[in-house]
Amino acid sequence: MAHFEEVSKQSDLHPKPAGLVLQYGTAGFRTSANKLDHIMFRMGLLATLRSKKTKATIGVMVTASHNPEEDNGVKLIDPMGEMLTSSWEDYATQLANTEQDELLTTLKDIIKKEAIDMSREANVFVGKDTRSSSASLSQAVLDGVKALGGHSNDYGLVTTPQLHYMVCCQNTQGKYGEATVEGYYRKLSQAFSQLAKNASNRTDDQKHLSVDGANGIGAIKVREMESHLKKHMQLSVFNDGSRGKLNHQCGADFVKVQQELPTGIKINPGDRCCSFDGDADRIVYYYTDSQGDFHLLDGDKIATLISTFLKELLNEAGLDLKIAVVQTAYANGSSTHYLEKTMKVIVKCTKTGVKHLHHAAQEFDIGVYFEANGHGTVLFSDGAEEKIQQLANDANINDERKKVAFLLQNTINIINQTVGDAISDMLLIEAILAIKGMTVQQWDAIYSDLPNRQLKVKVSDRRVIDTTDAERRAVTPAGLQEAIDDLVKKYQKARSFVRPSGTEDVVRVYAEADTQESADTLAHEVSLAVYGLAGGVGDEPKPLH
Ligand SMILES: CC(=O)N[C@H]1[C@@H](OP(=O)(O)O)O[C@H](CO)[C@@H](O)[C@@H]1O
Ligand SMILES: [Mg+2]
Repeated sequence: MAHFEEVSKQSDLHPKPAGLVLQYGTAGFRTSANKLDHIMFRMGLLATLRSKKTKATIGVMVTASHNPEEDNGVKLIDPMGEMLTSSWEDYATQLANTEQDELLTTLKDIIKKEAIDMSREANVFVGKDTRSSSASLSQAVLDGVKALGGHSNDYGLVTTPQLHYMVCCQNTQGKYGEATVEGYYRKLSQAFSQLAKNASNRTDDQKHLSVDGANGIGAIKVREMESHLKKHMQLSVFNDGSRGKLNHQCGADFVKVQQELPTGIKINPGDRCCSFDGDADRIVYYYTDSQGDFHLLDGDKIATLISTFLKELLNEAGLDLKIAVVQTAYANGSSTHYLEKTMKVIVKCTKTGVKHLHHAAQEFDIGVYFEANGHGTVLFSDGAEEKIQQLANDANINDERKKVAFLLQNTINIINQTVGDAISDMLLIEAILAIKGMTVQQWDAIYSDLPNRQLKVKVSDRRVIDTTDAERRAVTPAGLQEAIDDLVKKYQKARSFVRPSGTEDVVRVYAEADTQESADTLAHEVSLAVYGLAGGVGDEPKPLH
């Protein structure tokens, strides 16, 4: 077929460096930008096949999220705006690693295995972040789509969640919204304005929020959105990309891991601030107190705020819907304790990686899922949305319940249910704080985090560590879990676990305990155990103090 000749011809313009092996991991492909041209072309091919197979529009986002500017990456988006199904991740890896002269064979294998009707139309939405390499890499994706005869729509600079949103809108024939960036702003800002009406007389100070845009796409997009929010919100955007480097000493990942303010932000004690990551699918909040101490409100605090709000609304509405919070092993022990014991909501723990949380959240009427690092959203089942809709349309209910139904409807509309979304999460959090008349300090005081520490250990092959129980226990290498158990016993309220990272060539160590010093010491001791038992390379881990 003519398309295969074209693929062959075009792929020579996007050659694979011989021997290079990459894997479609937790967040797609991610590595130095200069190794990715062939990957992008081939993901254009794969997205076209996936589109033919699903008879729907597929998304391809060029970004490396919170990684340094020099890196890049690519993630595929499935028809309902969710991440690429795991069975196709293997195809992505196969296509990425097949040598130049075998490309057509691999492609034809996939077509055969999936029984893809090549005469079908294909449609692919493409987006990119602000990295300097993203322009040529997204062109390579477009070249791949074109080579296989697919149609594409290049959305240019968008946040990752905006592209997920637009894919979902397109495939639901506009039921989820209009598949444009403007449509996204309109839907979210209308819902925000409606919710903000329920907040009593807020001062300009209360409406003010400082945003660290990580010098990335989120800064551009939040500025674009500002005019839609009119008088309801007052934003100061820092790290907007006009000077600093992407993710360098700023952004959600930096703030979460370092537990300190990003550079480039000017704030007063008590000011409410938030940081996005490099593709604006994560958000964390924070403030400093009058002593200058830094206070972080991470994904766990966000999940608690949102689930408290929703639970109260459900109670007031008299709706019997099952609400659950989904976390990972990185969730602070205090948050889990508070959610289970005080709020009495179901808490589920999954493996790291948003797709795991997303799937677990789909099993409830309302599933609130957040990774501690601030990536998360809320999912409403079709049944839950219908019940809320019915209540809102019920002519026989009193004004109070009607108002609550209306609040729930607008809460659904403000949320990007396809994926974690910094902008959408920010608007929801701002609306909740406004409606509840809550300051950031009051939100922070719902429960106190246990002091914690995250470290990385370099080993020669991180796959020697195998885990179980949602990554909370190590099965191999022999003796490691026993060593961790013995160390944990020495401290109060302590917990620690280790797992191989899915995005970096390191083993991650997490520890929490009653004091920062204990958490730091425990993390260091566990790092030494990993280094000793799992083939550590380079210098032995040094104590933090
Ligand atoms: C501890 C941590 O924050 N891990 C992150 C990180 O995964 P690792 O497998 O730990 O490298 O990147 C993932 C993708 O962005 C994100 O989902 C996850 O939460
Ligand atoms: Mg991200």
